[in-house]
Amino acid sequence: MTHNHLRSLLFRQLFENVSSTYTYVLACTASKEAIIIDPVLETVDRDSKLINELGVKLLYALNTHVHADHVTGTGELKKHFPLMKTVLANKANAKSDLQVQHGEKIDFGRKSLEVRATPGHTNGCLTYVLHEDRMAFTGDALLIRGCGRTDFQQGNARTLYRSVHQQILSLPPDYSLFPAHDYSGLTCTSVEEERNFNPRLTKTEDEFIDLMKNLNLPYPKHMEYSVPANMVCGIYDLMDEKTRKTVEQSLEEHN
Ligand SMILES: N[C@@H](CCC(=O)N[C@@H](CSS)C(=O)NCC(=O)O)C(=O)O
Repeated sequence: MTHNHLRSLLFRQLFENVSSTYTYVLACTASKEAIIIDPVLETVDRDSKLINELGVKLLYALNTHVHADHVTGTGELKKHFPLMKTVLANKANAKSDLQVQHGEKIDFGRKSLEVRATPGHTNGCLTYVLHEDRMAFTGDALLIRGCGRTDFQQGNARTLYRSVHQQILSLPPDYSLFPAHDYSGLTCTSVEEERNFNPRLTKTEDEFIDLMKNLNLPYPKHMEYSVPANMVCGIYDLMDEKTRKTVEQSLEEHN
Protein backbone atom coordinates (compact mmCIF):
# COMPACT_ATOMS: atom_id res chain seq x y z
CA MET A 1 0.00 0.00 0.00
CA THR A 2 1.45 3.42 -0.88
CA HIS A 3 1.00 6.99 0.27
CA ASN A 4 -1.61 8.91 -1.71
CA HIS A 5 -2.26 12.63 -1.17
CA LEU A 6 -5.87 12.26 -2.32
CA ARG A 7 -6.65 9.90 0.52
CA SER A 8 -7.54 10.94 4.03
CA LEU A 9 -4.98 8.49 5.45
CA LEU A 10 -1.24 8.75 5.10
CA PHE A 11 0.17 5.28 5.65
CA ARG A 12 3.68 3.85 5.79
CA GLN A 13 4.79 0.29 6.50
CA LEU A 14 8.41 0.12 7.70
CA PHE A 15 10.61 -2.91 8.33
CA GLU A 16 13.39 -3.65 10.83
CA ASN A 17 15.38 -6.55 9.48
CA VAL A 18 17.12 -7.95 12.58
CA SER A 19 13.87 -8.83 14.39
CA SER A 20 11.75 -8.84 11.18
CA THR A 21 9.43 -6.30 12.79
CA TYR A 22 6.93 -4.09 10.98
CA THR A 23 6.41 -0.55 12.22
CA TYR A 24 3.49 1.51 10.94
CA VAL A 25 3.07 5.26 10.64
CA LEU A 26 -0.48 6.50 10.15
CA ALA A 27 -1.59 10.12 9.85
CA CYS A 28 -4.80 12.00 9.17
CA THR A 29 -3.98 14.08 6.09
CA ALA A 30 -6.47 16.80 7.08
CA SER A 31 -5.04 17.52 10.53
CA LYS A 32 -1.53 16.03 10.08
CA GLU A 33 -1.90 14.27 13.43
CA ALA A 34 -0.07 10.94 13.45
CA ILE A 35 0.59 7.76 15.38
CA ILE A 36 3.28 5.10 15.15
CA ILE A 37 2.68 1.43 15.93
CA ASP A 38 5.45 -0.88 17.18
CA PRO A 39 8.57 1.20 16.54
CA VAL A 40 11.92 -0.56 17.12
CA LEU A 41 14.85 0.98 19.04
CA GLU A 42 17.36 0.35 16.24
CA THR A 43 15.29 2.26 13.66
CA VAL A 44 14.19 5.28 15.74
CA ASP A 45 16.43 7.69 13.81
CA ARG A 46 15.06 6.48 10.47
CA ASP A 47 11.47 6.71 11.70
CA SER A 48 11.93 10.16 13.29
CA LYS A 49 13.45 11.51 10.09
CA LEU A 50 10.54 10.16 8.07
CA ILE A 51 7.95 11.62 10.46
CA ASN A 52 9.64 15.03 10.21
CA GLU A 53 9.87 14.80 6.43
CA LEU A 54 6.18 13.94 6.21
CA GLY A 55 5.42 17.06 8.25
CA VAL A 56 3.11 15.28 10.65
CA LYS A 57 2.67 15.72 14.40
CA LEU A 58 3.26 12.50 16.33
CA LEU A 59 0.67 12.12 19.11
CA TYR A 60 1.05 8.51 20.19
CA ALA A 61 3.55 5.65 19.98
CA LEU A 62 1.54 2.46 20.39
CA ASN A 63 2.92 -0.92 21.36
CA THR A 64 0.71 -3.84 20.44
CA HIS A 65 2.26 -5.67 23.43
CA VAL A 66 5.40 -6.15 25.51
CA HIS A 67 7.64 -7.62 22.82
CA ALA A 68 10.13 -10.34 23.74
CA ASP A 69 12.41 -10.27 20.69
CA HIS A 70 13.44 -6.60 20.38
CA VAL A 71 13.41 -3.37 22.37
CA THR A 72 10.60 -0.97 21.54
CA GLY A 73 11.54 2.42 20.09
CA THR A 74 8.82 4.25 22.02
CA GLY A 75 11.19 5.44 24.78
CA GLU A 76 13.79 6.86 22.40
CA LEU A 77 11.07 8.42 20.22
CA LYS A 78 10.05 10.55 23.20
CA LYS A 79 13.44 12.26 22.95
CA HIS A 80 12.63 13.28 19.37
CA PHE A 81 8.96 14.09 20.03
CA PRO A 82 8.65 15.11 23.71
CA LEU A 83 4.88 15.65 23.59
CA MET A 84 4.22 12.17 22.19
CA LYS A 85 2.63 9.63 24.55
CA THR A 86 3.57 5.97 24.84
CA VAL A 87 0.71 3.46 24.86
CA LEU A 88 0.36 -0.12 26.13
CA ALA A 89 -2.54 -2.25 27.34
CA ASN A 90 -3.52 -1.84 30.98
CA LYS A 91 -3.40 -5.66 31.14
CA ALA A 92 0.33 -5.52 30.32
CA ASN A 93 0.89 -4.22 33.88
CA ALA A 94 3.72 -2.11 32.50
CA LYS A 95 4.75 1.55 32.65
CA SER A 96 3.44 3.72 29.80
CA ASP A 97 1.97 7.21 29.50
CA LEU A 98 -1.42 5.75 28.58
CA GLN A 99 -2.84 2.36 29.47
CA VAL A 100 -5.69 1.42 27.19
CA GLN A 101 -8.28 -1.32 27.32
CA HIS A 102 -10.69 -3.18 25.07
CA GLY A 103 -13.30 -0.90 23.52
CA GLU A 104 -11.39 2.36 23.91
CA LYS A 105 -10.69 4.65 20.97
CA ILE A 106 -7.41 6.32 20.06
CA ASP A 107 -8.05 9.42 17.96
CA PHE A 108 -5.63 11.18 15.62
CA GLY A 109 -7.23 14.00 13.67
CA ARG A 110 -10.37 12.69 12.01
CA LYS A 111 -9.20 9.10 12.37
CA SER A 112 -10.07 6.78 15.20
CA LEU A 113 -8.51 3.43 16.12
CA GLU A 114 -10.60 0.93 18.05
CA VAL A 115 -8.67 -0.98 20.71
CA ARG A 116 -9.43 -4.70 20.81
CA ALA A 117 -7.95 -7.00 23.45
CA THR A 118 -6.45 -10.07 21.75
CA PRO A 119 -4.62 -11.95 24.55
CA GLY A 120 -3.01 -15.35 24.14
CA HIS A 121 0.52 -14.54 22.90
CA THR A 122 0.76 -12.28 25.97
CA ASN A 123 -1.96 -11.08 28.36
CA GLY A 124 -1.68 -7.52 27.16
CA CYS A 125 -1.83 -8.07 23.40
CA LEU A 126 -3.92 -5.53 21.53
CA THR A 127 -5.22 -5.29 17.99
CA TYR A 128 -5.88 -1.78 16.69
CA VAL A 129 -8.70 -1.49 14.14
CA LEU A 130 -9.12 1.47 11.78
CA HIS A 131 -12.64 0.81 10.53
CA GLU A 132 -12.83 3.76 8.16
CA ASP A 133 -9.88 2.44 6.17
CA ARG A 134 -10.73 -1.24 6.69
CA MET A 135 -7.39 -2.07 8.30
CA ALA A 136 -6.31 -3.80 11.51
CA PHE A 137 -2.90 -3.98 13.18
CA THR A 138 -2.71 -7.36 14.84
CA GLY A 139 0.68 -7.35 16.61
CA ASP A 140 1.74 -10.95 17.23
CA ALA A 141 -1.79 -12.30 17.77
CA LEU A 142 -2.19 -13.01 14.08
CA LEU A 143 0.79 -13.29 11.73
CA ILE A 144 0.42 -13.85 7.98
CA ARG A 145 -0.49 -17.55 7.66
CA GLY A 146 0.60 -17.95 11.26
CA CYS A 147 0.21 -16.58 14.78
CA GLY A 148 2.25 -15.62 17.80
CA ARG A 149 3.79 -18.37 19.88
CA THR A 150 2.19 -19.18 23.24
CA ASP A 151 5.02 -20.77 25.20
CA PHE A 152 6.12 -17.83 27.41
CA GLN A 153 4.96 -14.44 28.81
CA GLN A 154 1.50 -15.66 29.89
CA GLY A 155 1.02 -17.40 26.55
CA ASN A 156 -2.11 -19.52 26.25
CA ALA A 157 -3.10 -21.26 23.03
CA ARG A 158 -6.82 -21.56 23.84
CA THR A 159 -7.00 -17.87 24.70
CA LEU A 160 -5.16 -16.95 21.50
CA TYR A 161 -7.44 -19.10 19.33
CA ARG A 162 -10.52 -17.41 20.80
CA SER A 163 -9.02 -13.92 20.53
CA VAL A 164 -8.16 -14.34 16.88
CA HIS A 165 -11.52 -15.86 15.93
CA GLN A 166 -13.66 -13.50 18.01
CA GLN A 167 -11.79 -10.22 17.54
CA ILE A 168 -9.90 -10.44 14.23
CA LEU A 169 -11.35 -13.06 11.88
CA SER A 170 -14.84 -11.80 12.78
CA LEU A 171 -14.06 -8.49 11.03
CA PRO A 172 -15.45 -8.08 7.48
CA PRO A 173 -13.56 -10.27 4.95
CA ASP A 174 -12.06 -7.37 3.00
CA TYR A 175 -10.31 -5.80 6.00
CA SER A 176 -6.53 -5.69 5.49
CA LEU A 177 -4.45 -7.14 8.32
CA PHE A 178 -0.99 -5.88 9.21
CA PRO A 179 1.09 -7.98 11.65
CA ALA A 180 4.05 -7.01 13.84
CA HIS A 181 6.36 -9.49 12.10
CA ASP A 182 6.86 -11.51 9.00
CA TYR A 183 9.71 -13.94 8.48
CA SER A 184 9.15 -14.75 4.82
CA GLY A 185 8.78 -11.45 2.98
CA LEU A 186 5.01 -11.11 3.07
CA THR A 187 3.71 -7.66 4.02
CA CYS A 188 -0.03 -7.75 4.50
CA THR A 189 -3.00 -10.09 4.41
CA SER A 190 -6.79 -9.92 4.70
CA VAL A 191 -9.44 -11.41 6.95
CA GLU A 192 -10.71 -13.51 4.06
CA GLU A 193 -7.24 -14.91 3.22
CA GLU A 194 -6.53 -15.85 6.83
CA ARG A 195 -9.97 -17.41 7.29
CA ASN A 196 -9.24 -19.62 4.27
CA PHE A 197 -5.51 -20.25 4.32
CA ASN A 198 -4.08 -19.78 7.81
CA PRO A 199 -2.67 -23.27 8.49
CA ARG A 200 -3.00 -22.88 12.28
CA LEU A 201 -6.22 -20.93 12.72
CA THR A 202 -8.27 -23.01 10.27
CA LYS A 203 -7.84 -25.97 12.66
CA THR A 204 -10.28 -26.81 15.45
CA GLU A 205 -9.50 -25.30 18.84
CA ASP A 206 -8.18 -28.59 20.23
CA GLU A 207 -6.04 -29.27 17.15
CA PHE A 208 -4.65 -25.75 17.43
CA ILE A 209 -3.73 -26.24 21.10
CA ASP A 210 -1.95 -29.47 20.25
CA LEU A 211 -0.06 -27.84 17.38
CA MET A 212 1.05 -24.88 19.53
CA LYS A 213 2.32 -27.27 22.22
CA ASN A 214 4.63 -28.86 19.70
CA LEU A 215 6.14 -25.87 17.87
CA ASN A 216 9.47 -26.28 19.68
CA LEU A 217 10.78 -22.86 18.70
CA PRO A 218 13.99 -21.57 20.29
CA TYR A 219 13.46 -18.62 22.63
CA PRO A 220 14.09 -15.19 21.05
CA LYS A 221 17.78 -14.32 21.32
CA HIS A 222 17.25 -10.96 23.06
CA MET A 223 14.37 -11.95 25.31
CA GLU A 224 16.25 -11.62 28.60
CA TYR A 225 16.66 -7.86 28.30
CA SER A 226 13.90 -7.03 25.81
CA VAL A 227 11.05 -7.92 28.17
CA PRO A 228 12.23 -5.79 31.15
CA ALA A 229 13.13 -2.93 28.78
CA ASN A 230 9.71 -3.07 27.14
CA MET A 231 7.92 -3.18 30.49
CA VAL A 232 9.00 0.47 30.78
CA CYS A 233 8.38 1.30 27.10
CA GLY A 234 12.12 1.34 26.38
CA ILE A 235 12.75 4.40 28.59
CA TYR A 236 16.38 4.13 29.71
CA ASP A 237 15.89 6.04 32.98
CA LEU A 238 13.22 3.58 34.11
CA MET A 239 15.24 0.42 33.35
CA ASP A 240 17.23 -1.41 36.01
CA GLU A 241 20.95 -0.82 35.54
CA LYS A 242 21.78 -4.25 34.10
CA THR A 243 19.01 -4.02 31.50
CA ARG A 244 19.95 -0.46 30.52
CA LYS A 245 23.63 -1.38 30.07
CA THR A 246 22.77 -4.42 27.95
CA VAL A 247 20.36 -2.40 25.79
CA GLU A 248 22.96 0.36 25.28
CA GLN A 249 25.64 -2.19 24.42
CA SER A 250 23.45 -4.02 21.92
CA LEU A 251 22.53 -0.72 20.26
CA GLU A 252 26.21 0.23 19.99
CA GLU A 253 27.00 -3.14 18.40
CA HIS A 254 24.19 -2.60 15.93
CA ASN A 255 25.33 0.92 14.90
N1 LIG B 1 14.06 -15.89 15.98
C1 LIG B 1 13.53 -14.71 16.57
C2 LIG B 1 12.22 -14.94 17.29
C3 LIG B 1 11.17 -15.60 16.43
C4 LIG B 1 9.90 -15.73 17.25
O1 LIG B 1 9.85 -16.46 18.22
N2 LIG B 1 8.88 -14.95 16.89
C5 LIG B 1 7.71 -14.81 17.73
C6 LIG B 1 7.24 -13.39 17.69
S1 LIG B 1 8.42 -12.37 18.46
S2 LIG B 1 8.24 -12.97 20.37
C7 LIG B 1 6.58 -15.72 17.32
O2 LIG B 1 5.55 -15.68 17.94
N3 LIG B 1 6.76 -16.55 16.30
C8 LIG B 1 5.73 -17.45 15.88
C9 LIG B 1 6.25 -18.37 14.84
O3 LIG B 1 5.49 -19.29 14.49
O4 LIG B 1 7.38 -18.18 14.38
C10 LIG B 1 14.50 -14.11 17.59
O5 LIG B 1 15.41 -14.82 18.04
O6 LIG B 1 14.28 -12.97 17.97
